[in-house]
Amino acid sequence: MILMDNIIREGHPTLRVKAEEVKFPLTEEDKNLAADMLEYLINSQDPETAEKYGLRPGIGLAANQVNVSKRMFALHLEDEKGELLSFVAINPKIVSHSVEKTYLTGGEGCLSVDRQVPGYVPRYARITAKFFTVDGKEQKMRLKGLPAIAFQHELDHLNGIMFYDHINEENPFASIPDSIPFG
Ligand SMILES: O=CN(O)C[C@@H](CC1CCCC1)C(=O)N1NCCC[C@H]1C(=O)Nc1ccccn1
Ligand code: NI
Repeated sequence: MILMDNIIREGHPTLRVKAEEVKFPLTEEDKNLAADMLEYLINSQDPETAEKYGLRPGIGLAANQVNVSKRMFALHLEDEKGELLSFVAINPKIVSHSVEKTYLTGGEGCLSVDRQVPGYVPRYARITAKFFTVDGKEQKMRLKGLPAIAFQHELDHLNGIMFYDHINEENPFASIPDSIPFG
């Protein structure tokens, strides 16, 4: 199982490397990694398990956060309708997006960042995402709200981008043009 010790922290070079496309069919190793990443999120959201293993709760996890520079990430969260979204995205892409932006009013955090970095992180409010599942099926998904924000946070990781790269340096809480706040 993935523990906090397996999650690399800012300063580790792998967080700034653009991850490589995953080849199909996935190796057993890649399949196990995908399952382990999703399992981390589920474990981290269970208070007992999180407490027992000292896990920081997460709704998303990218492979490069466990020092594997491959284009895959896991998401495990509920959307605003309370629908569970739980999957591993392989070779994910944003194929289109809204002009409107959104941002978490409380700012963002990251399991690879052991400090608070205040400020609004502009994200596209709505995206159309494409990715492959572990068994090679192509998925196309329209996302908005927290799922859209999380998808973009994870895709950034695969491109070596950290959430604070998007925060306005002069004024971290500057209003974001054409945006709808979330949360
Ligand atoms: O790359 C992946 N990571 O770094 C884990 C991050 C990913 C999320 C950050 C913003 C969007 C995706 C993560 O899940 N967190 N970051 C650290 C604090 C806890 C947790 C979190 O934000 N939880 C949350 C947020 C909103 C609603 C409910 N829960
Ligand atoms: Ni992160």
